[in-house]
Amino acid sequence: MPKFSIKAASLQKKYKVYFIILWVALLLISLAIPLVAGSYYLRLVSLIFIYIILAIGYNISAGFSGITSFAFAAHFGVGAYVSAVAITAYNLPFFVGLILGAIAAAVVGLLVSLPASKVKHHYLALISIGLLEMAHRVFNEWTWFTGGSQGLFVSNWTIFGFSLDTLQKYYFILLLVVICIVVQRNIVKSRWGRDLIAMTDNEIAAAGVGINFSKYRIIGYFFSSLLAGLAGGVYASYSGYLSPDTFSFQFTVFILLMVVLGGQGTLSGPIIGAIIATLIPELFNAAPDLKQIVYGALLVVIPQVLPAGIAGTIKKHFREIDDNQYIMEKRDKKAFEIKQNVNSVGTNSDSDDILVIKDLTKKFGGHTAVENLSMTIKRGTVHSLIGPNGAGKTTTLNMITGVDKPSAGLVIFKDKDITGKSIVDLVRQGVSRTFQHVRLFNNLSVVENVAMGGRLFYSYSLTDTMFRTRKMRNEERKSFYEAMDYLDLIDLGHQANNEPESLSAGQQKLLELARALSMKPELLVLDEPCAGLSDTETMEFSKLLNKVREAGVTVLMIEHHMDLVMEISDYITVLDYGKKIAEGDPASVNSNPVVRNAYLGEGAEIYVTS
Ligand SMILES: Nc1ncnc2c1ncn2[C@@H]1O[C@H](COP(=O)(O)OP(=O)(O)OP(=O)(O)O)[C@@H](O)[C@H]1O
Repeated sequence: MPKFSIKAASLQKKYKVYFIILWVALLLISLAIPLVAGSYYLRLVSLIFIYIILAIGYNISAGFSGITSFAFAAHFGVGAYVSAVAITAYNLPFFVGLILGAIAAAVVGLLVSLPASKVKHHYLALISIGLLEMAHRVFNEWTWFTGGSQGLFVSNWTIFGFSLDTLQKYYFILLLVVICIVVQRNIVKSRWGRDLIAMTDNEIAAAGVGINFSKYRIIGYFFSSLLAGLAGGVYASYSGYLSPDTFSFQFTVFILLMVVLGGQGTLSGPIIGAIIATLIPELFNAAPDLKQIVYGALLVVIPQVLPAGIAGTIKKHFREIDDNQYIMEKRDKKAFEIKQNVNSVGTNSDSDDILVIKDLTKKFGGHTAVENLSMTIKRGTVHSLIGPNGAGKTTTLNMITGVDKPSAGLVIFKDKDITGKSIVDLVRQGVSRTFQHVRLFNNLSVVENVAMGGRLFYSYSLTDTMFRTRKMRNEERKSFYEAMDYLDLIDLGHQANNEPESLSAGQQKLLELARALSMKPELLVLDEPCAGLSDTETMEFSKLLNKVREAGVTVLMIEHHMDLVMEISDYITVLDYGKKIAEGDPASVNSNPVVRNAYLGEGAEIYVTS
């Protein structure tokens, strides 16, 4: 293993120990607070704990799922009222009230996320503002349920017949917070967490590794509103009184501030944010009206001076500890062959023709980008698609891989009609691709980017994730070892822990290729894989492509490096103005006058053999 990795691994271990000490110290301090704090401060810290649960909920939505919602005060309020009414009016046990409150908030969350999964981001924000306004009205006007503007008194907090005092309530809430922090951590450090980060980073690339991001958004928002409802339920019983004014837009500003200030998309951000934002009003006891002005001002200033929030900024300096725990461990370095890693399970067709397209057409408004294109790709070959700029090559690949829907025509893959199927469907059937403009997940490390390709082969469940079962840890370890093998293949093993943005343009292209390969495709679709590669990297790429072909993977490729195309292709199709103008083996295409004319004008050669 290169020295860099060893150094990174030892740093990871060192930082990890520091962070474990820090977490244990925080827990001990939290346990000891009641010994020194009076009842006022005990209540204040309990409130901070409740807000930490709420902020974790909002962080899963805004930080990890990329959903900016202004409705969290409403989810918190729904959880609070439903739980309070269940306990007070229906005499249900405290735990039942808590669960009902959380579920009610999550169901309201579905009302926001279901339409939002179909519309663009800013519409979701609008929908959430509408919901907040509605909820506020309901809390105020639905008097028989909420007590209206008079508020609602909540019965004393009892568990199994025992009425809890302030101290017992404190420890109960602390226990809930610890559970929420551990669950958040376990989810984020798993395939689910990486999926959420990936889809927030780049939706098309996320779909390209098989993530159904609409579904994920709905599930992510469901969980976050569930946590907000849980926090609301605890708040109701803790405070003993609910007023509709608590769940206003101002409270939403407070929730936003907690997460933005702490650092959205980080694990400790909600904790830091909840502590600071709850303590701010303590500074303004003499002039409470100033509190809202300070919150607003902080929301304006923080994104500009500290865009990653406090935890995000600290995290940048300790990046090594944050991920890739499995590559810290010693790996058995064995010879790695793409061949052994090709997925033949999905191969249910004996046909030599892996992909057939018939009369494929794509119109953008009045412009026909591809017209009546038919071609056949033979299994196990490298098939290149060439043509001048704007000829319709990328559009063709987009239709084949489910990024664009064809206006007419058929796409048959392994004897099955896949016309118009989504990219997520095709990935599962054995098609993977790279993009003309590289699409990486910049908030994941280099090795995690490759591991994203292997996500198709995970089988551990959400329950495995929450409890970090042996099954989960084994699958994660296997996946990261394999991702490292792919990185070694493209000579980027020593960069495993780095951010993709720190790589050169050529290395980023290779990384995207490694990710596509780790999906073990039967058909690998490459859009200008050598754009940005140096001459040496292009030569390495050509060797790699030969290994891919030897492994039995079929390659469909757009490429402008004609020497590479002529050297490596088994077959070439040439497009011009959206139509096929020639096809054949490299020699016949190279000598075809129509092709030469299309490329460089009458009499020119597109490739001169040396
Ligand atoms: N989403 C779109 N909306 C409108 N027109 C589009 C769209 N995508 C592509 N086109 C047009 O379709 C034509 C074919 O574009 P395409 O990107 O497929 O060409 P290409 O052969 O891949 O070109 P290049 O080699 O420059 O990438 C171009 O005229 C382009 O402007």
